[in-house]
Amino acid sequence: MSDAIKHECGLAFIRLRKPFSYYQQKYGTVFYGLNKLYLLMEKQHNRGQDGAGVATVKLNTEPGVPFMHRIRSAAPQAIGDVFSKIREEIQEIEKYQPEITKYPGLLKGHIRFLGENLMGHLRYATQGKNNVELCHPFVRYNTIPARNLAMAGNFNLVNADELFKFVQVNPGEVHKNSDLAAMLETVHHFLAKEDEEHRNELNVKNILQQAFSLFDGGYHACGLIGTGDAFVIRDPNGIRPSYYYINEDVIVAASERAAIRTTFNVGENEVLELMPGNALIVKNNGEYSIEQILEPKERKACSFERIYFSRGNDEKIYKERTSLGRNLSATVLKAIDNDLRNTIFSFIPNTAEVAFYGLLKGLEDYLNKIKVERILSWDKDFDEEKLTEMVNRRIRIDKIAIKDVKMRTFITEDSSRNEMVQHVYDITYGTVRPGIDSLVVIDDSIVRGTTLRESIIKMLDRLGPKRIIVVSSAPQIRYPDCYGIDMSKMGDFVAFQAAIALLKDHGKEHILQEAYGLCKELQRTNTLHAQNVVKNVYKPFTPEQISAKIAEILTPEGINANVEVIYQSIESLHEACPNNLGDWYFTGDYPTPGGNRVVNKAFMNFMEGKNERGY
Ligand SMILES: NC(=O)CC[C@H](N)C(=O)O
Repeated sequence: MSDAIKHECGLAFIRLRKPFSYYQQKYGTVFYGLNKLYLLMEKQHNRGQDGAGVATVKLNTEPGVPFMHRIRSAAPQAIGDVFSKIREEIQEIEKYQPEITKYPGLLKGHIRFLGENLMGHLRYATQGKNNVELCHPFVRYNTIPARNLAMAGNFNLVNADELFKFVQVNPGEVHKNSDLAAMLETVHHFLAKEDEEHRNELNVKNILQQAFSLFDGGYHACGLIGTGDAFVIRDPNGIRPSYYYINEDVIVAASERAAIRTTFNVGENEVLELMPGNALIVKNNGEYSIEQILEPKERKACSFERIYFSRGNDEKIYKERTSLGRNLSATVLKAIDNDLRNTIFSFIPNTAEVAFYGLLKGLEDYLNKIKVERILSWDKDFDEEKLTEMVNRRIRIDKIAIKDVKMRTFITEDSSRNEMVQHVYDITYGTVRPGIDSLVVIDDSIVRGTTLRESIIKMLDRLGPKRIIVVSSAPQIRYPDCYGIDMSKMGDFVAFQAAIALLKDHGKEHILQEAYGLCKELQRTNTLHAQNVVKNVYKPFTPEQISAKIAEILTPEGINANVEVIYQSIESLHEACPNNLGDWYFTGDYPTPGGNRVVNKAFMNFMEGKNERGY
């Protein structure tokens, strides 16, 4: 990934089903749950770089004893920071009472985070700032246990304002731009109502049905209630990923299957997917059920999870990323006129690496086919040398681009900035034959293209290739996301910039004004959700025309190589990732009504010169 595309949030939930003494005996530690939570979070470290947080709830505490605790950090190593604070607390107690670890019951009374229900979160903001106040979990404390609620999630809601109005809560300055605050308040609203009506008999399903039917967005959320009940829930389109695993000791949920597999050392099929619209509800007595909360809608699981966000060590994701690369091989071969002798293949570190292996496999298949054809065509007319030469033909691969550490802090004056920015990447010298070789580099997606233009392409050009072909394993990103990825400004998309440039070239700029006028009209009649007006901006052009313009935009001044860009087609994306057909950022087809509103709003912001998110 060359662009700093914003990462997703990650969620982790663990419910200990046995008393602490059990874990002490079986696993040799009373901190089994906290250790596993730490691992489950670290194994999802690829998600959420803004901060981390943990909340725990203790079961069966005496009245008056605090049972819900929360800790958060926005430090650079946030997970480590959170857990080192928890560890310090434990060490402090051990210092004065070295024997205490032998008495799990006592420990539970002394250590705040030693709860049976544990929730962890990694945040990358899609709303509000990225400060610690907005890190998850959020908590609502109350003297009545049933009205204590902690929540966290990987999600984005586009109707937070309406939710605040609905529950009649004034969120205040810190929370007014927080969809988590809106989510928490709404769930709390129905929780309090339920507590009023059915004290001691909380019906969690009922609460979730009332609250979540009001949410417009994509979500994978988790809640811990003061009674010891807990839930994990997924949106009806299955936009955000959600997995769970249950054995006799624990109930676990997380954003990624591989994280659960590694943390608990279990097989692929032991970890299950929480289906769209469903919730995993765990009662305070340890019983659990999977409940359908909302009617599932058309499955639109986010394809970006497969292309980029989730870790590639998941067995299915690895295969899918390989297919994404392989699917591109035919187009790439065509672009280089099958001239494998004079082409070097490489990838942008680090996430495009798996797609690169797939591309390579596709190229090898082609090369092997050619070898067989040639050898057969010789009939018997060959000697060892001729055959050896043929068999030894290979795809030329090299590690060309190297990612350097961030060096922004050092850069001060504007004049040297550009010079310095290009050094975000480095290159391997002596790989390319100047003026002879073409260079093909695969990246997983291109959002703004700034890093490609400012750094990578400039650097690659120093090697003297004839052509630089950038291959994107994702299709053109044309529209904002509003379900958990922080990418919601039209002007940020190089594909959108290309469409505008093409409109200018073709004297069709009036289309922009017309689209803006239409948005204004829809806004006036309160129907911004009815259609995606931005599709009109792309409509006059083929994807190839847009790609060619993007290549032009990505070409920095003063370089010698000819730059081209090849994108995955939407059809081959779907073929490679058949279970994740959510593709609104590529197609503009949003699965929820709020989507069209967001894209139209983002477009109006662009036209009005406002640099703000579209939701
Ligand atoms: N990436 C996410 O899931 C973000 C969660 C939530 N919308 C926030 O900004 O805190």
